[in-house]
Amino acid sequence: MSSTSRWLAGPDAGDDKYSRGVLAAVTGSLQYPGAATLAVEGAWRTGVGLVRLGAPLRVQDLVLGRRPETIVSTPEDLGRADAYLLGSGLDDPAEDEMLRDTLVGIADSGAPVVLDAGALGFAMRVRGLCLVTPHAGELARMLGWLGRESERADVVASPAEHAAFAAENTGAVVVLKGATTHIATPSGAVTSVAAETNRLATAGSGDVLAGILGGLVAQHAPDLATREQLAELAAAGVSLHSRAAARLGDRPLAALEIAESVAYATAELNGP
Ligand SMILES: NC(=O)C1=CN([C@@H]2O[C@H](COP(=O)(O)OP(=O)(O)OC[C@H]3O[C@@H](n4cnc5c(N)ncnc54)[C@H](OP(=O)(O)O)[C@@H]3O)[C@@H](O)[C@H]2O)[C@@H](O)CC1
Ligand SMILES: Nc1ncnc2c1ncn2[C@@H]1O[C@H](COP(=O)(O)OP(=O)(O)O)[C@@H](O)[C@H]1O
Repeated sequence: MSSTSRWLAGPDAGDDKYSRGVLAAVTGSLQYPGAATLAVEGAWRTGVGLVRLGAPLRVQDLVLGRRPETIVSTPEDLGRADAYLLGSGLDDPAEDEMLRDTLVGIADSGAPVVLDAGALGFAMRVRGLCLVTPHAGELARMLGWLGRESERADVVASPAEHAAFAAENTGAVVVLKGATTHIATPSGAVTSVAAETNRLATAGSGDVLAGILGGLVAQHAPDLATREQLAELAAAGVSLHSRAAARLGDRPLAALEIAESVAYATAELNGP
């Protein structure tokens, strides 16, 4: 079994929806409602057992219209999960005290967490395993919080080094997105995954990736012990995202199509 397909294996006869992993996502907002649909669709298509979504009512309705399998609630009433995805399409949680308290509670819970977009600021708070998924602009912002003032151009000029600095200084595994995605562990190791297609560069594509990573982390939460394993899982997720787009051919893509394609890409990467 390759290091990618290890993380993409399907269920066996003893499995049920709970043993296949429960992901709870706090994604989407009134400002960016669509990000929740993109992330939730990406997560379901990895084969996770159950996806819960905590979001405003309008966002819940949009996600249910697309994926009625999802169990929806407000963020405060999310319930138990094996892993959490926080942030894609989220307004700044600093503006919303109740949301911030909910995210702090999740960060303190010890469960593995994937942080994207508006929740990247929680990286230092997460007690369990933590994966963060910034693009270059977001990583520059994170580095500023860590006391290393940086511009997006600095990150683009030496992405692996900046990703490793952020990983070492937050304790999180950093997935720095781009045409080549650099995955850094706090010990300083960096794995780079070149995208199979530049068609991935479209709005919402990163939200789909966050959902994929959340889905995979939830499925493997019981056997994820180290940051090195988490980085290997992340590399598998990045490859899956890339294959999902590439298998659709060299044509313009919308992010939801990439999410839909993830299930078929899983089958391709797992081989015959
Ligand atoms: N359908 C949905 O719901 C979607 C929701 N989404 C959600 O939106 C939220 C914000 O995410 P975001 O990545 O767009 O914003 P932000 O982190 O500020 O980074 C901006 C970066 O872009 C660049 N940049 C800015 N303006 C530019 C310009 N005119 N032309 C070129 N470059 C420009 C800028 O670079 P800079 O200007 O700093 O050099 C910086 O690097 C987030 O929650 C996400 O999940 C998205 O996924 C989309 C689909
Ligand atoms: N030129 C490119 N070629 C291939 N993949 C890219 C390119 N630019 C961005 N990507 C990928 O597309 C996704 C964009 O994510 P992100 O920047 O968060 O956008 P959004 O917030 O719109 O979802 C990431 O997975 C990134 O690795």
